[in-house]
Amino acid sequence: MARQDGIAGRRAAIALLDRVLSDGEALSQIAEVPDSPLTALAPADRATALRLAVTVLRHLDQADRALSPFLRKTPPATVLNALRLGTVELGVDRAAPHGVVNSIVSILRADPHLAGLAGMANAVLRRVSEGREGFAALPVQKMPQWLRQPLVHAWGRPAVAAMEAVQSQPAPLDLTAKPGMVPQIDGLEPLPTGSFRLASAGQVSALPGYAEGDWWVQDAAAALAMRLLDPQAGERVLDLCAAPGGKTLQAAAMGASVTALDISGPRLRRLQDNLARTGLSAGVVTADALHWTPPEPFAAILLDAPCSASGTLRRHPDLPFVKDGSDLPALADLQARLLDRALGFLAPGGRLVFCTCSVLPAEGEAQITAALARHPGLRVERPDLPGVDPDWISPEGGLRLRPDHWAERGGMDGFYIALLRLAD
Ligand SMILES: C[S@@+](CC[C@H](N)C(=O)[O-])C[C@H]1O[C@@H](n2cnc3c(N)ncnc32)[C@H](O)[C@@H]1O
Repeated sequence: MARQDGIAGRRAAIALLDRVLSDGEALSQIAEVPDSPLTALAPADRATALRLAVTVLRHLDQADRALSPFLRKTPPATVLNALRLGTVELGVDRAAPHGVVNSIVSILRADPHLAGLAGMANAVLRRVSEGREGFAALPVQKMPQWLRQPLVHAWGRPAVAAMEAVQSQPAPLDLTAKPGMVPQIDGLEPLPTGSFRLASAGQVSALPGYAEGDWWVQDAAAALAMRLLDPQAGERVLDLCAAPGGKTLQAAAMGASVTALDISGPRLRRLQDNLARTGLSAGVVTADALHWTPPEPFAAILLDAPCSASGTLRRHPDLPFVKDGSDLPALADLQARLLDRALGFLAPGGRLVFCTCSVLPAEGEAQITAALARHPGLRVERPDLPGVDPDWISPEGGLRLRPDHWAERGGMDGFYIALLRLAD
């Protein structure tokens, strides 16, 4: 489809917001279905639509606060989402008011069901535009109660507020490079833990070294899991729940002989693509880890268990709107069963890293405490990694990483990582 002065991207962004906020669909799901609002968009419009939708979701609460003085009653969902988009473009992106207001009004006018409200939208957005200097002073969006409450209980209100402040900003782009390689990218910051950070990304595939497979995208927190397992050259390593493969690539680049297992065929195809791009190799197994048995035990296993992904809200601000926490008990149960199963694949004296991209203790600290009680002889080894603040180590010996760690340089994903050792 040809570009039409920002209309196509904005129209698709409004449709994405409708699907997330009214239908409860995650953006990652919508992007993959054939009837997606992104289908048939030019790549630049697609990127614009996603960026705008994500920005609105990060600031939805502020947008509603800014709009409410000018709305006598709540308009239909699509019109409200169009107004939210306009408001966030005016208040956060600081976009030119004329272009924003005209685009939103044109989009509404072009829809026979909504055209009658285009005049109202015009008037409201002009009022919002006049007061846009006040947008930055509105309170930062809070996490939903089902998530906020256990976090306040675990880390306290100031820490949760600090996490929310980081989550209100776009996440930086973190890279993991092959050992000994320093990507030659302008503005790249080497991080104390060995990852590299770019404050803002642009088109990742256009960055130097991408095509050559010198590095891959992986949050600095996520990169610590395989560093903690510390695979040795030639060592057999099992990467359980491996796709799309950030940690498999790390182990393979360190020279390990990796078996990457995941239940999802489509996600493993992405892992295969990542191996191909980086010129690395691994054995790939499509299987349910709960029903698979290795041909022989492993001395080193990494288990990146499925979880709430509540540590990744700054990258996936749609999650609070499509989840309600009702799947947490089932996830915690699956994590415990996967951990027990994985421990059964270990050779005596072997080591296992358990990790989740969650900020909830139920998916981290509590899992390890319970596993230690279930498995006499199992112990936790305290992490000793470059760049890791000793304050990040929790009482049971795991690494608790939170979005507000490194807040001054853009934060990190929430993660929990523990290194377990089986008795000889
Ligand atoms: C957090 S993601 C893994 C991310 C990956 N380790 C990486 O670094 O790119 C969790 C993965 O667990 C997989 N999974 C869920 N249940 C599984 C099971 N029973 N057996 C194997 N894999 C499973 C999912 O398909 C998903 O790819």
